[in-house]
Amino acid sequence: MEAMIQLIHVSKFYHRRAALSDVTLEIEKGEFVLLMGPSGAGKSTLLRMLIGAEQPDEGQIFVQGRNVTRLKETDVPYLRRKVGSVFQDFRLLPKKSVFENVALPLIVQGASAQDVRRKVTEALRAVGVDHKKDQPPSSLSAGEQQRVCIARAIVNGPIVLLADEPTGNLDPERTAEIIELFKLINARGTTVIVATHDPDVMAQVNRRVITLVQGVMAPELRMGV
Ligand SMILES: Nc1ncnc2c1ncn2[C@@H]1O[C@H](COP(=O)(O)OP(=O)(O)OP(=O)(O)O)[C@@H](O)[C@H]1O
Repeated sequence: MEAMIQLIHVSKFYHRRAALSDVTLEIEKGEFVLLMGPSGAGKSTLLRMLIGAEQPDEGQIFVQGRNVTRLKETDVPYLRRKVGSVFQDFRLLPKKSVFENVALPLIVQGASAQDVRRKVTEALRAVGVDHKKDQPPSSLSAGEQQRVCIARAIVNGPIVLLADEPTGNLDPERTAEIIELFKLINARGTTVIVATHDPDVMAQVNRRVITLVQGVMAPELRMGV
């Protein structure tokens, strides 16, 4: 099996307090992993390291075999193309249309207008909101806005998709739909890591669970795949 993500003895301190303490883990290509644990356990810190938004104080991080532990600022865009991310609070630009929001990562990279049109249309179709492409995000429901965020995260064809409490603002029905969407994206080959406190998400995903408690990894629970 090929390791997609490797953390080797990773620690991160804020004001001398460990947010992550000596975490060693490996996630294989194509896995769907849940990152669980109470508030403050270090889940977001771990995910932020995987997109180069934070750097560990100790240890090493590899994504698809490449050492990303201390990336230069100029190398961060490379990592962001490989690792898409979705957050609880959407982070959509209110003055841009749905289409423009999803197009942004491609435009930043200098993609051609034709490529932008094709890839954005494909991503919006994959998440089922292409019929809302000309509307502002505020006119969409919370579940639809999260779909737009997922489209933005997959528009570059990432090898890994990270989601930090992606269903925190959604009701149980919408939560189930978003989890189904992650499963579909995973079935197409993308490695998916979802941080959540929600036991309903755990029941629905029924895959490998990595639990953090106060920055320390608990012994792993493997559920039926
Ligand atoms: N930028 C920061 N500055 C100082 N302390 C921080 C910072 N980011 C995180 N922490 C601390 O690190 C610890 C882990 O936080 P983190 O956000 O990773 O936890 P979490 O498991 O994602 O929690 P939640 O589920 O509430 O989002 C917490 O004690 C938090 O207060």
